[in-house]
Amino acid sequence: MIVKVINKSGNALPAYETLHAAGMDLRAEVEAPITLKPLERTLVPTGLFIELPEGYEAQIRPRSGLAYKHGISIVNSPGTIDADYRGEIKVLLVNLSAENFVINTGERIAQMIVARHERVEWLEAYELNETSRGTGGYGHTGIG
Ligand SMILES: O=c1ccn([C@H]2C[C@H](O)[C@@H](COP(=O)(O)OP(=O)(O)OP(=O)(O)O)O2)c(=O)[nH]1
Ligand SMILES: [Mg+2]
Repeated sequence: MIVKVINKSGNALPAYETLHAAGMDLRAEVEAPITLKPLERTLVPTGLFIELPEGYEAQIRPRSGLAYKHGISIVNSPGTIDADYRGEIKVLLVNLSAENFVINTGERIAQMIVARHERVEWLEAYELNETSRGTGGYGHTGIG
């Protein structure tokens, strides 16, 4: 699919790093390096503005390498970019490690997955159909 994008960053457009990658890596667009202390969070600009078609969303997800090696994750993971959003895409990083983490401009800090989604109309009811699960949840099937 083709998606309109305005790139105000000094970086190349996000790209799929491998042939069948689901996500495109997003790069930080910051004037000066940001130091993220342990348990600190910060909103990292990307310099990107997009126009998704109706019925699509973009999800902003962590990169597993940064998560594993440096404890870097996303507070609101997966972040949601709505099709009608015209602002700058930003990434809400958090440092879950015990050490400072430095974010430099141009670094790949997260990945973006574009996905279709349904739009629901409610059918208000008094009862729902029966299932074997019923109201069971939160581990009611046990472990192992
Ligand atoms: O990681 C994110 C999450 C959101 N957004 C932008 C796009 C999204 O369409 C908008 C609103 O996001 P969301 O609905 O998650 O936030 P909210 O707290 O519900 O704000 P709003 O009341 O503006 O919807 O902010 C980002 O740039 N990055
Ligand atoms: Mg919202």
